[in-house]
Amino acid sequence: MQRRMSDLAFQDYYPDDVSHCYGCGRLNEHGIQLKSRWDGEESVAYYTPKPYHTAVPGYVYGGMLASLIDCHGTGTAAAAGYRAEGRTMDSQPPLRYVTAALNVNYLRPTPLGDPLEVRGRVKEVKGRKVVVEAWIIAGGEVCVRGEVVAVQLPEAMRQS
Ligand SMILES: CCCCCCCC/C=C\CCCCCCCC(=O)SCCNC(=O)CCNC(=O)[C@H](O)C(C)(C)COP(=O)(O)OP(=O)(O)OC[C@H]1O[C@@H](n2cnc3c(N)ncnc32)[C@H](O)[C@@H]1OP(=O)(O)O
Repeated sequence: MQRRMSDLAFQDYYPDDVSHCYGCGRLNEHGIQLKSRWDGEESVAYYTPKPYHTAVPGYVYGGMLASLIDCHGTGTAAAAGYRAEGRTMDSQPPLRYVTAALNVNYLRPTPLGDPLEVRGRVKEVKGRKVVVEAWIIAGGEVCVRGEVVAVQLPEAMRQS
């Protein structure tokens, strides 16, 4: 069955040659393959860490949580960049964002085994920069809060 465009996640619009990111690349078979979408004014993604994403038994490794904040943040930044220009993510010219800064605060241990809800909200879109706040919810509690500064690659560094 053919998928409707509206079913696509932000990361599904990344072209093949930039779809190998460990966090969000749909072509990285060892990666998270995070899928972020708008949910009203917020964005949302879901991921259930594997048993080996362990910090101490029963709790999720902080680096994995940082990856979720990172890739949900950069995906949301890309979507926000297109939205600010009033166009769809498959339109030209492409906007390619990378992480310039990543801040992560671990508020309480994140239980391993529960599906995690990763949410984001755009704080600022200014020139080539987008600032996204993001947080992770497990079992109804916010366990992690973070912020991503995503910057659009200068033209000279773009691959596609
Ligand atoms: C790794 C290479 C990628 C190759 C190309 C791939 C295409 C990707 C496309 C789609 C695929 C999706 C992939 C998602 C990626 C997932 C997340 C990652 O793991 S990314 C890897 C980790 N990140 C890096 O390796 C960035 C390394 N850093 C840089 O390349 C540069 O520093 C860069 C492009 C981020 C900024 O360099 P400037 O020379 O363009 O920066 P200036 O023009 O000075 O700043 C522009 C604005 O950004 C702010 N800014 C820059 N750096 C900042 C920082 N560290 N903190 C806060 N703000 C910062 C500045 O203050 C300025 O803002 P004001 O206009 O003044 O408001």
